[in-house]
Amino acid sequence: MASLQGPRAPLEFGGPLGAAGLLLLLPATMFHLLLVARSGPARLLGPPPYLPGLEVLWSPRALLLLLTWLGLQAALYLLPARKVAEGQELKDKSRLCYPINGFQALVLTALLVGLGMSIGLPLGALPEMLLPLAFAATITTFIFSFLLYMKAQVAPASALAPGGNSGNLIYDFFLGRELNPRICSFDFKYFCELRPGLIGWVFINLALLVQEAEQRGSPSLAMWLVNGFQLLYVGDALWHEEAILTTMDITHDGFGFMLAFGDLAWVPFTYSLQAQFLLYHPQPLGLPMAAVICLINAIGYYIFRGANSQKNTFRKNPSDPSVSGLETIPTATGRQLLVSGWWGMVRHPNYLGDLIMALAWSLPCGVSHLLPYFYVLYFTALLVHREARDERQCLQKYGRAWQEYCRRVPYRILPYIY
Ligand SMILES: NC(=O)C1=CN([C@@H]2O[C@H](COP(=O)(O)OP(=O)(O)OC[C@H]3O[C@@H](n4cnc5c(N)ncnc54)[C@H](OP(=O)(O)O)[C@@H]3O)[C@@H](O)[C@H]2O)C=CC1
Ligand SMILES: CC(C)=CCC[C@@H](C)[C@H]1CC=C2C3=C(CC[C@@]21C)[C@@]1(C)CC[C@H](O)C(C)(C)[C@@H]1CC3
Repeated sequence: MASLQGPRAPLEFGGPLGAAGLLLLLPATMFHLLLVARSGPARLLGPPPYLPGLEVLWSPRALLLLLTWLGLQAALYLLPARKVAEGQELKDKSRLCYPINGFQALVLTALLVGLGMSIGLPLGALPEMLLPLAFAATITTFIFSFLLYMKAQVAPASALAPGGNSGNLIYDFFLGRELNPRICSFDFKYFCELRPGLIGWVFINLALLVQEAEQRGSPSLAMWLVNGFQLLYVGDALWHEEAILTTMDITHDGFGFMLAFGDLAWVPFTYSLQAQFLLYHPQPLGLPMAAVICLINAIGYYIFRGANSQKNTFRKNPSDPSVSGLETIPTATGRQLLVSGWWGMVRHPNYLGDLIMALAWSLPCGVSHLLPYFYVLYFTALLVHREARDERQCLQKYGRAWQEYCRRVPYRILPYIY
């Protein structure tokens, strides 16, 4: 029986009760946001405008569209890659290989969608299908997570994640049991993390822009900004695809409902909330304000990219001229911790940049509603919690060296505040 490996990992996310709550709360929140975004008052806090029946949610056409999309992205994933990267060392000392062709998948999808539109594909009809699509994605991820759970039953103990194997069915189903579930070389977690959801997000945004143009003659400046900023974010993630291999999602977390739902439903349907809001609640935006918002996004991106690239370069090759002059703390593992440059300002400068960008994505929606700021609020909570999880793991990994780093760099995300 491959359920428990070594000492039990401490329970996260409030244990089985927290996991059960999140299993219900996450889909409920997503549907609440989808319903409220298209309602007149667009009130984040308060009941949804109506409770949709099955006849509104269930659509075989939406399910077919979703499965076609997943199939298309899987086919693009299997195309020859410009590079094959090795992941981090696993418990059994082996390393898995990952195709680096995510950006190519984005470009090919754009070409296919462009071709489709030129022969009459009604992209502008997509916004009307968001509710049934989100419903189909939710059902699919529940089934998919169940299959992942079953697959972990027959996986060797060395293939299981450090968490997610408590023996409690709900907790393990939520967190995910197997670290890197694969069929042959097809890696489900890596595929889902960067492809269908992230690429789906930008095409949902584009469909909202097209629909706005059809309704009002041309897309609004606010809609252009939201589309542009989020396309930059997704394009950047896919361009730097290899960097995902060192994130805790890939190296530490199992693949279960949390990530499957997060990747395939939560990201495309809630991260596109600002564009959804703008379609139903057009907001005037002048050029001077637009320029200020672009500047905020650029500052956020500069910090986010600078910090992530500095750490990735350092981890790949500490003698690279761009990082070799930085001050470091040695650790007992042989790895070093950066203590100057971006990582000497706060312990998670990349989170700070990401949060500044999150704010820039909401500002084009004006300040009349709280709804478009949901992403900023949720993302702050997610990153504060993620930061605490990462610190726990780093303390375990680096011990005294990590304590020294915390002493030298006392702030976590926001200098002098947090
Ligand atoms: N849009 C979204 O929904 C989300 C976006 N993100 C973004 O994803 C990106 C990656 O985030 P995440 O994986 O959480 O974490 P990080 O990229 O911050 O990675 C944390 C790891 O970096 C290493 N590290 C920490 N401090 C130092 C240091 N001083 N010097 C060298 N290495 C250090 C440690 O790993 P080791 O020592 O083993 O290398 C640590 O475990 C971030 O930009 C984040 O904002 C994250 C979650 C959701
Ligand atoms: C609330 C909920 C459903 C939680 C699940 C969390 C997931 C939505 C996020 C966990 C880590 C993520 C990352 C990205 C997207 C969101 C999830 C899946 C990411 C792919 C976004 C683009 C970035 O550039 C990134 C590649 C650094 C990032 C990696 C982590």
